[in-house]
Amino acid sequence: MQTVTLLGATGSIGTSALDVIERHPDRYRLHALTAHSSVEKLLSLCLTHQPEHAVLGSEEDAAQLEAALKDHGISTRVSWGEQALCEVAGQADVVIAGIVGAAGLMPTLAAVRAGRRVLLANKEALVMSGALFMREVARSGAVLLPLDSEHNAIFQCLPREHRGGLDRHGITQLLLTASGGPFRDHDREALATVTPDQACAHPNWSMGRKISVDSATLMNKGLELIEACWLFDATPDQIDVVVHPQSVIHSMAAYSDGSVLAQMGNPDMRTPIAHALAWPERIDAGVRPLDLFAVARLDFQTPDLERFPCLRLAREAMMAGGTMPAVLNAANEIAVDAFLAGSIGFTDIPVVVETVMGRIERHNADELDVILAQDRLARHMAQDVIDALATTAAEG
Ligand SMILES: NC(=O)C1=CN([C@@H]2O[C@H](COP(=O)(O)OP(=O)(O)OC[C@H]3O[C@@H](n4cnc5c(N)ncnc54)[C@H](OP(=O)(O)O)[C@@H]3O)[C@@H](O)[C@H]2O)C=CC1
Ligand SMILES: CC(=O)[C@@H](O)[C@H](O)COP(=O)(O)O
Ligand SMILES: [Mn+2]
Repeated sequence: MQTVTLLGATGSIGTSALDVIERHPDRYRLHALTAHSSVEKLLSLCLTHQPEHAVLGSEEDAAQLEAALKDHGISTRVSWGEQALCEVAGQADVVIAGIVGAAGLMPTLAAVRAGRRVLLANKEALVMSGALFMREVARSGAVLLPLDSEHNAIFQCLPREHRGGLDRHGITQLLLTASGGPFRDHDREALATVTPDQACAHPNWSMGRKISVDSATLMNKGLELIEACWLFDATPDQIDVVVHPQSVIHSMAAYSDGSVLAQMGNPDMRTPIAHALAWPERIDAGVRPLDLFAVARLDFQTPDLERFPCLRLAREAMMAGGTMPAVLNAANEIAVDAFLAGSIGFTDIPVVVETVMGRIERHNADELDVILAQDRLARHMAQDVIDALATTAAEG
């Protein structure tokens, strides 16, 4: 029996993870469930799963949850804040990192530092702190398994021992598939007027709003390119992005003998979650088998970096190295929030990110304090750019 801390239990990853965990009560017991402010949702999950701990973002919300649990006679202990997240992340055998954005960095790192089996969905944590994060994995002996569908697919296509550079294992290229998002065929003019709800209507996956917008701008693929570099010891030029609208091939690895290995399946996050939970064993994920006759065809296209500059910006950030990926990520988080709030347009997102990247110097990213300081600076600068865009729009 393994204990599991589920960070971000109320989100899309959290929901899929609970679905898989519920299917295997003989293998997994929930140690902790966490959320930010979804008190009612977390209450309902605690009533069903009765974890030992529940964590929320604020003292008030934690007090509300504690009182409600007491009324129901449930003994789950409730705490709040980043320190509490780090504590529950350090305590379980398995930690599912399903918090969205930079807020996931410290708890995910806490799990890594405690040497846990860490199932990583929170790509922003790795993008921000890649070198430091991977150093901590090596030092602590944590078992880091990718949940992101593309990285989980690549992991499945690689030899079990794959560290030390792709060349050493006869791997010539990693092929990261991208759906192209809901606006794959939109021209520039149409992109300028799309709404947040349209951006969040992903053609193949049901996900949280932030990652859905990232998929629509192709920033998700940019973050994934950076994520793949760290996970698989790859350089940016060893990774190609292939637009594959059906999202049935989840990514591929090309070998020096001409073989290309692909992992395929229906687009359902329960597959990578079940894979990483049980690895190297296999367990039921509740996912229906892939019907190739229903899929009928597989298409492949080159990404258009003119209409979707975020992918170019992410590649540039990774090539620059140091704190630049953290700056890219922070500016993007602020820009996506502003787009979702209706303060800027969809095509302003890459403008904000590129402007901030152009204004901030690159630093070495060996220390957490430096990374966090650059993250804060990038967020302030991004807000300034957004305010300036709003002023220009109001004047014009
Ligand atoms: N959804 C998917 O299919 C995939 C997601 N990912 C990655 O997984 C991560 C989660 O994505 P997704 O599940 O879609 O996101 P959601 O928005 O659906 O869920 C986010 C979760 O994080 C919690 N959360 C939000 N802000 C904070 C904070 N400041 N502190 C602590 N917890 C917080 C939320 O709690 P609350 O409900 O209270 O706000 C919620 O539980 C992202 O990094 C994403 O890129 C990767 C591949 C696929
Ligand atoms: C499910 C998952 O891993 C997402 O990151 C998904 O890949 C998004 O799809 P695109 O970014 O390819 O549109
Ligand atoms: Mn993905």
